[in-house]
Formats: sequence, structure tokens, C-alpha cells
Amino acid sequence: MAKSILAVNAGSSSVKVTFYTFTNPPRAIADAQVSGITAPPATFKYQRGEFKQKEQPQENLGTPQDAFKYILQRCFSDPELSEVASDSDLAYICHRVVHGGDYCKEIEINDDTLHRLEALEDLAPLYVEETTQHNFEIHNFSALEIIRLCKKELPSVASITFFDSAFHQTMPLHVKTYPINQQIAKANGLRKYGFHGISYSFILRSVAQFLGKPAEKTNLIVMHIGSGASICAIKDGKSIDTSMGLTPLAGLPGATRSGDIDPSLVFHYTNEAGKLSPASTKDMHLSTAEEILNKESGWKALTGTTDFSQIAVENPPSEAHKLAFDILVDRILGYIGNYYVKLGGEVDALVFAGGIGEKSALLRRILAEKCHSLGVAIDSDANGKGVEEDQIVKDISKGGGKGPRTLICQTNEQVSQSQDGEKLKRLFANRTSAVRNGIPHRQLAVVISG
Ligand SMILES: Nc1ncnc2c1ncn2[C@@H]1O[C@H](COP(=O)(O)OP(=O)(O)O)[C@@H](O)[C@H]1O
Ligand SMILES: CC(=O)OP(=O)(O)O
Ligand SMILES: [Mg+2]
Repeated sequence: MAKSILAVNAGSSSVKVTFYTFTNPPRAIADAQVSGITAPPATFKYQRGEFKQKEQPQENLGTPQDAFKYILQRCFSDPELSEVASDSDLAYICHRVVHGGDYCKEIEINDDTLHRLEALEDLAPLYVEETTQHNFEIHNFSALEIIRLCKKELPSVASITFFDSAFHQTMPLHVKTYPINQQIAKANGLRKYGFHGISYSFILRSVAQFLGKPAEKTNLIVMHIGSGASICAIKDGKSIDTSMGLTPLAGLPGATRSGDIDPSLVFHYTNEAGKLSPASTKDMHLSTAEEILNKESGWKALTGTTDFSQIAVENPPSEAHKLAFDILVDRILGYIGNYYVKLGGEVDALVFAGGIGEKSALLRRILAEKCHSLGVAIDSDANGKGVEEDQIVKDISKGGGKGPRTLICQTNEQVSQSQDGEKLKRLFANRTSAVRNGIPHRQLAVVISG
């Protein structure tokens, strides 16, 4: 019987995977990631128990599929990772998919659901150049490419997709709704969806546990600041607002995304805005406007680098680097103020997460200083040291502060995927009875999907 579950998180600049035991609860056996895909050379990190490895692969890992293939090959060929030697050791693959449209929970991939995801049929397609069908595949592309690869290379292993947007279904109608013609909005699914929800649900659970409060009584302002960046207001354990919108382009700037701009800007930027971008492929149709605002903006446009560790430094190498840093601080502050007021000042903690939120002491310090009017104060030593490698939540607040506590949370989107979801709970329940009744795993997958 298969021994492991594989959870995959394809991000804007990285592919992160964790192998878990196929047990309830699952136990992590190995972690692997390729980061810096958009800022070569990429870095490969691997951890199995106490064994840790970090290297820069010779191979060109410029796409999420390259990175995923490389990771699988490295893990399958590790003789010490006996639980995962080939695909027959995998019970399920869990994939993080950014845009789930109106899907509220995870789904199992088959030809039909994959097609629905590819077209995201819940959201009526937009039209570019009259006839070209257009969809949200740009935001799901990395995950879908990996799902397609798994279907081809690991055909016997079932895939489940978890959606970033699902966590934000709780946002009130007046937050989700854009003030545009409502007939058109409804027909085309034009509303705020919000993303990074798999991360926010892990952070909520971890922080509530850390604070010793039930999640459903916890109020947080969480910043998930990575190559893609967003912020979320959580009231009584539910998302009440988040900075990303119809797509991840809205809200904060990111490595290559502009974040919020006046929507008419793009028509002054180029008169090709509505045309199909030359970067489009047979499988992915992208307008020039989307290409510019999603792929050619953000700190890459300002500084030439997508590596924020070169920007978040005490003495920036150029004025442009300083400007990129100041812009991010300014936009985050705007949301903190907004969400603090929406939460009626009842905020248990400000939480920093994501590659930048977890690693940049400078960003945390500057933001905390600028939030002093809210009673936020941090301990500079604790902030400077940051979160330990194996620590999930770290309190960096200064003792005796009047305002919300300030925490760092090392988010882990793979954990949420391995533990959440009705299908997996059923899977575990069925597995237990299947083991009792001697049903082999291949039949088990049929039982679950049927
Ligand atoms: N020490 C650091 N200081 C600031 N930023 C950092 C540091 N280390 C990594 N980063 C940034 O973290 C980002 C990656 O974050 P992550 O959340 O893993 O991204 P994604 O999931 O979007 O691929 C990159 O932009 C990288 O430059
Ligand atoms: C939605 C998004 O931008 O995801 P990530 O930050 O993982 O790239
Ligand atoms: Mg990410």
C-alpha cells in the first residue's frame, strides 16, 4: 500500500514540496524546494530529518515544471528516503492552485475538473481581440503545468487541488463587490476573490494555538509578503478583507506585479493594452496589459531585481532600491490602517509571514516603527534574530506594549494541504477501514473519487 502524500506549492518564484506519511495525522518526512526561479541561479534546498542540503543546481531550472521534475528526481533517488522511491509509493498529490473561482473546497482532478480549472468556466471568459478566449490561467499556470506533468508522468497517482481563494469566501458582500454594472459583474464572475488563503489558514491555526485562543475568537492582521504579496484582516477566525482582488494583481506590489494602480494607467502606458501579448502561448492567452502589470512591473521594473534581499538593506545600492522599499512600506501601512479600523482596534496580533515577512528584519522594524500610534512596539533583539528554522511562531513584541502583539509565522502551505479538507478526511477514514478489510490502495482511490 502507498506510504506517502506529496504536497506541492507552486509560487511566483519557487516550487516547494513536502512528503508526508499517509497517516492521520500525516507526519512530514522530507521537504524540498527550488527557489529563485525568477532570479537565477535557482537554489535547491532539501531536508530529511536531521539531514540538510542546499546547493545551486547546474541545470537551468527556469520554469516551475523544470523545478518540480528536478525535485522529484532528487527525492526519488535518495536511498535514505525509503518511503518515496517511485510513484507507486504515493497515495495522493495535493496541489496548491491560486485561483479557484467559486470553488469553496478542494477537488479531485479528473479530465472534467482539470478542464474546468483550465478554463475556469465559473468565471465567464474575457475576450481579447474579439475572438481570443482569455482566462485566469496566468495565475494558475505553474500549478496547472505541474498537475498536467503529474497526470502524464505519474498517471496512477490521484491529484487533489486546494484553492488559495477558498479561505476568503467569508468576506462580506460589500467587500467582495466591485461598484460596476452588477449584471455584467455577475455574468463574468467579476468580484474580489483574494489569494494566499492556504497560507492564511495555516497562520490562523498556528497563531491561535500560540496565543492560546480558539481560532474562531482570534482577530489578526496577517501580512504574507513574498514574491507575491498580500495582507488579510481576520475577524473571529474568518477573512473579512484582503488586498488581492479578482486576480493576485490587486493590492500590494510584488516582485513583478504593480499592485494597485489607476486602472486607466495601462491605456496611457501602451496603445496595445488590449492586444494579445507576444508572451502568450498556445495554452496561455495573455493580454499585453496583463503581461505589463503582472510580469514587467513591481520591484523588477524599479530596480532590475526580483530578489528582495538586495532591496531590503540598510544602505540600498541605489535610489531606485530605496524607492522600491519605501513603496512597499507605504502600501502595507495603508492596509494596516484600513484593517485596524475595520477590526475596531481589536487586533490580537500583527503577523509577518512569506519569504520577505519572515526574513526581513528591516521591513518588520520599519513597519513596526510606523505603527507606533497603534501601540505596536517590537523587541529589536528578537526581531533581529528572527524565527528559528524549526520554529513556527515567534513573538517579537516588546514587553508591556499597549497595542497588538507582533509575531513572525513561518507559513507552510503544504501542511494545510496535507491536513485540511473533507476529501482527505474521508480518505483517511476509508483507508483505515480499507486496511482493516484488506482493500488495496489502487481500488481505494476509486472508492474515494466515486
Ligand atoms: N533575507 C531576505 N530579505 C528579504 N527578502 C528575502 C530574503 N530572503 C528571501 N527573500 C525574498 O523572499 C521572496 C520569496 O518569498 P516566497 O514567499 O518564498 O515567494 P513565492 O512563494 O512567491 O515564490 C523573494 O522575493 C526573495 O527575494
Ligand atoms: C498568489 C501568489 O502570488 O502566490 P505566491 O506568493 O506564492 O507566488
Ligand atoms: Mg508563496
